[in-house]
Amino acid sequence: MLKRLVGRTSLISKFSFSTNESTDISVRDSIHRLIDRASMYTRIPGSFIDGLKKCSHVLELSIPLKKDNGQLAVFEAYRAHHSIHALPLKGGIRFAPNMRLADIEGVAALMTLKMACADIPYGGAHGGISVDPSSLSVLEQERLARAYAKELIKSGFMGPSIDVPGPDIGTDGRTMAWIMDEFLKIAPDVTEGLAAVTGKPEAAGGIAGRKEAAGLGFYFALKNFLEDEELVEPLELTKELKGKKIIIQGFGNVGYHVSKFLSENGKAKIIGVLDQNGGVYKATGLDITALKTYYDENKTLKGFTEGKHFDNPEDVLSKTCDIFIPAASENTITVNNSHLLKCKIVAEAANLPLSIKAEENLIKNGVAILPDIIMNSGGVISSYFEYVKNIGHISPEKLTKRWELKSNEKILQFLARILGTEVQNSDLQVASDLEIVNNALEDIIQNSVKTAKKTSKLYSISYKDAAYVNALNRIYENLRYSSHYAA
Ligand SMILES: NC(=O)C1=CN([C@@H]2O[C@H](COP(=O)(O)OP(=O)(O)OC[C@H]3O[C@@H](n4cnc5c(N)ncnc54)[C@H](OP(=O)(O)O)[C@@H]3O)[C@@H](O)[C@H]2O)C=CC1
Ligand SMILES: O=C(O)CCC(=O)C(=O)O
Repeated sequence: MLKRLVGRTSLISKFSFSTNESTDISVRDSIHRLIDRASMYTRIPGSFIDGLKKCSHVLELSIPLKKDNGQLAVFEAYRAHHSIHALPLKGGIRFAPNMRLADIEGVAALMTLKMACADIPYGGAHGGISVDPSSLSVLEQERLARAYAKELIKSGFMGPSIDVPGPDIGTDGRTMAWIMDEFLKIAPDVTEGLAAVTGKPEAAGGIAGRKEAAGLGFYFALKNFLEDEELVEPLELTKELKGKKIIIQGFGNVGYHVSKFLSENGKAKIIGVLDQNGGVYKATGLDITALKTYYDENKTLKGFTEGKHFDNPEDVLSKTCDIFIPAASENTITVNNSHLLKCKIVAEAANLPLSIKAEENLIKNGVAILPDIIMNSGGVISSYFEYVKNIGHISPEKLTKRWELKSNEKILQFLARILGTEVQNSDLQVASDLEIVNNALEDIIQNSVKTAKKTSKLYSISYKDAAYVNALNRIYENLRYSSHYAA
């Protein structure tokens, strides 16, 4: 059921901001502040910057759902298309209570910036259903996801060349598979139908590594940032991840995979993990695999005996660590709790987890901030690879495997002839889909960090402002030649 469809063409922003932080900060307001701050280091015309603060289209829906007990429930749902400078649009679908349009529009804008920063040629979108998924049965969740997808498709808000959603808070590969199936039912003649959604399980056309990509990308980004002497020396930190004491807020898809890669690959110590109802702490480092098994079974951190549990999350939030990683949701760190953090770096795994005032306070206290639009970009980068795979109907490995094997065999035979040795078939290896995807992910992230460091040094600005400057410049370069925005 369509409630409201807003087409916005005006490039004039009526936006202004106050200096005091309200208790009701919207993500849209925060992103406007961040765009304004960064735009001072660009030559982009003000009218263009104002235009970038607007979403091009916003869809508001009321979706009726017949519950398993036969009763009717109605849910508010949304999809915001931020910038159509590059199509398709891309961004998460969320199932979370109390969704607000101002936040959704803000995250859609953030997605535009995130993809520009990673040089992914898409515009940003975001949306979802205002619902606590744990209050629904699996069948109810499926019916709701399908009904939402149907409305998006009917309204021209979804499709491989329009808007390609992916997973976010409260949704996962299964949700994405339902949504794709709904698309294929409604539009069976669209050849690229599999590319209507990303984040699907591999069996439903997804790509290897998507589920863990935000975590792996975060690990690559953190490793690369820590190599910067100008970051670590003033903080009296070493460059290695090994042994770094880390506290993580949120233990969902992103929080878990960040913890896993930092502890397994980086040998960092995850000393604290918190959710909404408390936290666990162990000074020598938590066993993340054991914690994940416990959390999946019990849906709570409480009762995990290999660490001390605190009923108040702030008791863990306020422990001393090297790096604090918010990986839960927007605005989880505000002026109300930022003073509790005792860390040297805040590395943002969630989207916009810091309110503007909280960020300012932390910076004043000498804390370095590593920006979400780089740190968590691994998820959407991997979605981009999945999209490309689906459009081409072939995985990267399948196309080149035989050719690579043969050329490697020839090189080995040549070397063996020179060295007078035998070629063993076991010496021959070619890259798997997972290796291709993960290496490409590392390359893109490495480049985002490198360019952020360069811009940060050039203007003596924070990494966050630098990442925004790079993103804004890329969007401007792209958009200035478009007929909509020619300046
Ligand atoms: N999924 C993806 O591919 C990507 C997600 N992101 C962003 O990362 C963040 C996390 O997303 P994701 O992991 O997918 O979401 P999930 O729904 O998988 O997990 C969110 C987790 O955060 C917990 N949580 C919620 N609020 C708080 C709080 N105030 N304090 C502590 N913990 C809390 C939740 O606990 P509970 O279940 O008890 O509420 C849950 O464990 C979001 O900002 C999202 O937009 C960014 C890039 C990619
Ligand atoms: O893969 C996608 O399209 C969504 C990723 C996402 O939710 C995010 O980057 O915040």
